[in-house]
Amino acid sequence: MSDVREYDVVVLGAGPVGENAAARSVAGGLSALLIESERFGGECSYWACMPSKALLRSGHALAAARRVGGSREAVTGDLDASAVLRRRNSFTSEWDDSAQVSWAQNAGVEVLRGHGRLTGHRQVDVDGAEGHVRVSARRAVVICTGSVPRVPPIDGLDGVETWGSREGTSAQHVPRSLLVVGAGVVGTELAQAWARLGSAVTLVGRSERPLPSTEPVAGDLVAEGLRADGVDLRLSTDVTAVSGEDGAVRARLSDGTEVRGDHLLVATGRRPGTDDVGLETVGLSPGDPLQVDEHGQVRGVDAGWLYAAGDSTDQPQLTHQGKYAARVIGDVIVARSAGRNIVDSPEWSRFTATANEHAVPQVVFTDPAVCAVGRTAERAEREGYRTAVVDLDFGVAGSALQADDFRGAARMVVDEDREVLVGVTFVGPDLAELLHSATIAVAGEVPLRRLWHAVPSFPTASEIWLRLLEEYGL
Ligand SMILES: Cc1cc2nc3c(=O)[nH]c(=O)nc-3n(C[C@H](O)[C@H](O)[C@H](O)COP(=O)(O)OP(=O)(O)OC[C@H]3O[C@@H](n4cnc5c(N)ncnc54)[C@H](O)[C@@H]3O)c2cc1C
Ligand SMILES: NC(=O)c1ccc[n+]([C@@H]2O[C@H](COP(=O)([O-])OP(=O)(O)OC[C@H]3O[C@@H](n4cnc5c(N)ncnc54)[C@H](O)[C@@H]3O)[C@@H](O)[C@H]2O)c1
Repeated sequence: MSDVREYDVVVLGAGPVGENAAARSVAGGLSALLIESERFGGECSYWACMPSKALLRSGHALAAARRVGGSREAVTGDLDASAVLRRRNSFTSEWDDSAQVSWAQNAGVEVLRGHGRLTGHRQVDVDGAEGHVRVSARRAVVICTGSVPRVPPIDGLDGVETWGSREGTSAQHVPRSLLVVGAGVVGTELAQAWARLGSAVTLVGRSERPLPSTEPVAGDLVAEGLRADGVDLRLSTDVTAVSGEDGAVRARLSDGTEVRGDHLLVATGRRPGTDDVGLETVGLSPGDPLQVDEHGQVRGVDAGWLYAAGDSTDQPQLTHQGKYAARVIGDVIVARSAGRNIVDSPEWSRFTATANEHAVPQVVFTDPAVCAVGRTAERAEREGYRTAVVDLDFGVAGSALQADDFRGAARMVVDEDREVLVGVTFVGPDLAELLHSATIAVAGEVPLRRLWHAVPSFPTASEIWLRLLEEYGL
């Protein structure tokens, strides 16, 4: 058909993950089309990572100054909320994606605005700015359509206006009070951000402590940090019903109490954005996460042409891990186009996303920050590793200099059979940049006896490495 546009690679969704899949394919000499239905840059740039971190950063900087004698005395005021919101707005480029479009074009990627749907093997239809466009992929289609908030089945939720993470990251005023449901990553980060900006925040979590998928000490210290900021933390309880009341929202909890807020922020997880991308035309079920193999190929379709990465898949919902998987996919498509067989590529080859299994790092940007990579002790044990767990309070010369009364914790999980690390967690203020040392140790499977020779500089927070290894017995 003459009006079908042909490219080597067609990518659906121009979030951080889709951008990487397209750019990596082009860098390998292929042509690529990147299709986006909303904003180039995706959720991360406008309603997730960037604005949430911008909302948190000023409060953390102020808290850091207050933790150090000498600078503490110089801090006489509170956060300037409107300046924080203005700074946040600049980090989202005022929700204008033109710079992101230019970036893609400068990288040699063709762009198309519209909603894309698979219509069969290597075929995509796009409805958008240019009307109805039919596209065909010579080599591969890559689905990077991200995720959407999960709406919990709470009585009355349909009848009240709610905030999701979009409203929670882009609001242009500080709500007088905010009720947050869900004490996972979004819930804890945004509860603290808005509390530090002056809102009276109530956070409801069904688990015993916030951040239930992290090491228990992390949840305990974050709970302490949130309470110190005035957050009313309601744990081990569920919201059973909500109703509107004078422009605010009232919620009934399963422990029999009631809470209210001017706004209700629902932060109970995200599900893959695969409802309307034509999965049924290739024999897959709409709405399900795309199951991918280690090369990023979608399972359940003929091998070799359909790939997926990022939040739309069964892989970690993190920008950096999605981008990593997308780079692997780009390399796989390029190699296959050149006739290379990548199927037998071993773990840790450039054609396998092995880190998504063994070495996923994440910083939860609360104060204290939770910085973790790899497996928790509980997961390592569940998966059959013979483990040794080393726990320490975070007290070293470097951290004492960083903040008076520095409070934090460290845990390392050792695979005793190989004497390598399979998980590390650091909890404490301003520790985010320390995490990459642990990520290198876990991804590199560095033997502990060799790690011993990586001597931390004195006096830095990195000295915790020495203490952990000593405690292990080295
Ligand atoms: C509040 C919040 C804070 C977060 N903070 C962090 C953080 O600090 N660090 C971190 O690593 N992760 C963070 N995350 C997670 C991170 O945002 C996601 O993991 C990341 O955005 C996933 O990237 P993606 O490209 O897969 O999806 P997205 O960023 O969601 O992009 C998908 C894109 O696809 C488009 N699209 C969807 N369907 C179609 C279609 N049919 N046709 C064309 N286009 C389509 C969408 O419009 C969207 O632009 C946060 C998430 C939230 C909600
Ligand atoms: N800094 C970061 O890396 C960062 C920041 C924000 C989000 N993210 C990612 O985005 C994704 C989505 O984050 P999220 O916080 O929405 O999901 P999440 O899965 O981290 O947390 C959701 C929480 O809501 C709870 N929950 C579910 N239903 C509930 C209900 N009915 N009532 C009360 N609680 C309920 C769950 O127990 C869970 O603790 C995550 O994968 C997260 O890793 C990452």
